[in-house]
Amino acid sequence: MSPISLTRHLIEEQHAGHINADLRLLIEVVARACKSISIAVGKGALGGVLGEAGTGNVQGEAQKKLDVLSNEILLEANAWGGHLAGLASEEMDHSQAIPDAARRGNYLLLFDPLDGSSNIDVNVSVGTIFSVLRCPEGVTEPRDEDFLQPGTAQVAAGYTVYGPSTLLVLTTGHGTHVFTLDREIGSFLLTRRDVRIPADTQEFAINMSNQRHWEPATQRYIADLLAGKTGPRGKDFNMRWVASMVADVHRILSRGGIFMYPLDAKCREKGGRLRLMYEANPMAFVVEQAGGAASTGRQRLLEVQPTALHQRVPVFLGSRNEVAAAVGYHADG
Ligand SMILES: O=P(O)(O)OC[C@H]1O[C@](O)(COP(=O)(O)O)[C@@H](O)[C@@H]1O
Ligand SMILES: [Mg+2]
Ligand SMILES: [Mg+2]
Repeated sequence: MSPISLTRHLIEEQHAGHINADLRLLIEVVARACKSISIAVGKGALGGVLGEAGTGNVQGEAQKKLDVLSNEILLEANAWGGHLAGLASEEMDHSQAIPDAARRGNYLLLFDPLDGSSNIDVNVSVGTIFSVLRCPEGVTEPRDEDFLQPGTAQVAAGYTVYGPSTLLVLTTGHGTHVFTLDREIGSFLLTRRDVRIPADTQEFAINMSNQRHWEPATQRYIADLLAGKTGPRGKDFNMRWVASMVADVHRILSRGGIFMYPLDAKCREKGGRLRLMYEANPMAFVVEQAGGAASTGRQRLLEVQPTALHQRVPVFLGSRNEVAAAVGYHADG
């Protein structure tokens, strides 16, 4: 049997009543833009795309050339698609309404055009993260506040990984599915349907260099993991940290694990390290749809009511029993 393309999968989702034609076409546009980003990333030094852009984004972070280029590719592809009312990006201070009012659709798109920027220049996997919301009823020209919907309101979300192969991971609220880019024919093909994350794990992902800055609850939890077989958890744990959320989450989707970016003294004032609207929420949706869990340590991530477009949150996600264990340490402290 020939492999199922993303296009065919989306048509099946439409026939099943999971998505409408507009959302199907919107996802196709995002996937097409990601193919272009994948090509740009793949050229590396030969494409002249490595290194600093010499600019900064609203979060005060230095932008890489590929951050800027990926943002432009996604903007350009989506501005004229006809399915969106507006879009917002990690790399833009404010959201943008689609310029031509006649071409505005009913959805809002948020994205992290290139996640894991610090890894670009060392040839380690990076990716794109995206989240789709409905434009609130009656809003014709969406502004930042129209994007401030909790993660439970997402109608689709996903990410790509530009690694040894280019993958697209997608959910529309009916399971999480993985597509691999066939570079020769230029199509994403379904390679794993309905991924399930194992409920238990012996692998965790955290930036250990922040240890001294963590809250006491995080210190206790990680100390218990490190204590291994003879400690309170009664088993040995392995550790991995790619420092590209897309790659770390994809490993967890593939073989289980817990990914954490908790509050620490360095990011406490900002509310956390990772961004709620275009990093944490889409990943939480993907992970929940694969049977995993996602929390801030105190609350289900998808239920956080956003108050700002670039809001940050603490993140604990992955194998559901391990996330529950981590939350157990944080819930009352
Ligand atoms: O550099 P640190 O502290 O390890 O943080 C790594 C985290 O930062 C991020 O790179 C942030 O994403 P951006 O590259 O999109 O800013 C995540 O992908 C990753 O999990
Ligand atoms: Mg990111
Ligand atoms: Mg980014």
